[in-house]
Amino acid sequence: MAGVKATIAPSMLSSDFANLASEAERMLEFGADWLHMDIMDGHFVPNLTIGAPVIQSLRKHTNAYLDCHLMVTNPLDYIEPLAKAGASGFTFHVEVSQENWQELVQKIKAKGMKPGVALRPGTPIEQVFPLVEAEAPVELVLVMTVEPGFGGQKFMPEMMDKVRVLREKYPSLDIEVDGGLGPTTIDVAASAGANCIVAGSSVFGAPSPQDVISILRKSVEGAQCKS
Ligand SMILES: O=C(CO)[C@H](O)[C@H](O)COP(=O)(O)O
Ligand SMILES: [Fe+2]
Repeated sequence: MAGVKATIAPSMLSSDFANLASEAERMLEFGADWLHMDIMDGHFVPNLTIGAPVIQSLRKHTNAYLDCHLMVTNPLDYIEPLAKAGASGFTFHVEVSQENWQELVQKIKAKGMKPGVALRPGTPIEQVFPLVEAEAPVELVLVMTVEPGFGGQKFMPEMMDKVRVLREKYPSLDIEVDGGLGPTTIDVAASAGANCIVAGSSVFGAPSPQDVISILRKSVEGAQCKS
């Protein structure tokens, strides 16, 4: 697995949204690489969170990589506003992009953002293969390890089969895991081959978030040394 960087991305869904800028600053001081921003439309998932205006507000306070996870039915509508707002990564769901993923990837790249694709726990991993193997490919695959919509859910270890398959096929791909990651679940994800780790409640709910970030990073780096 040499060549893929361990990337720790606290999910700001678990932060105090009323103090988003200071929460972001705190996470970066604690060693976070990216800030994971969960954008939900109340339609693709039964929850409503933030959109481009909040990304734009946060961008005024930080240069950090903003890793946007689009849990929305119409991701195309979000490309222009999010690019203008200062998003860094744009990860859409494969379940809503069967017809237009090529257009999505091309537009995301044209706007200078990193294109990624996410999949729900019930979606077979084979559905993302064409997107990774395309002439203009996605550069990250986000494997959901809970049902999208809410933080604080239980990690689904059976999703690690998807991560193993991806890592075997694509040694240099960024493979992100999202949902229920923390000190007790990281080792299984890291040894399966995940290198981008999203963690919300385990980081924000810890007495020492920096210790959790450091445990996550060490696990990923340790797994890479063994592979
Ligand atoms: O995409 C998400 C939910 O749909 C979140 O990123 C995810 O759940 C992170 O929160 P936690 O680490 O608490 O599970
Ligand atoms: Fe997410």
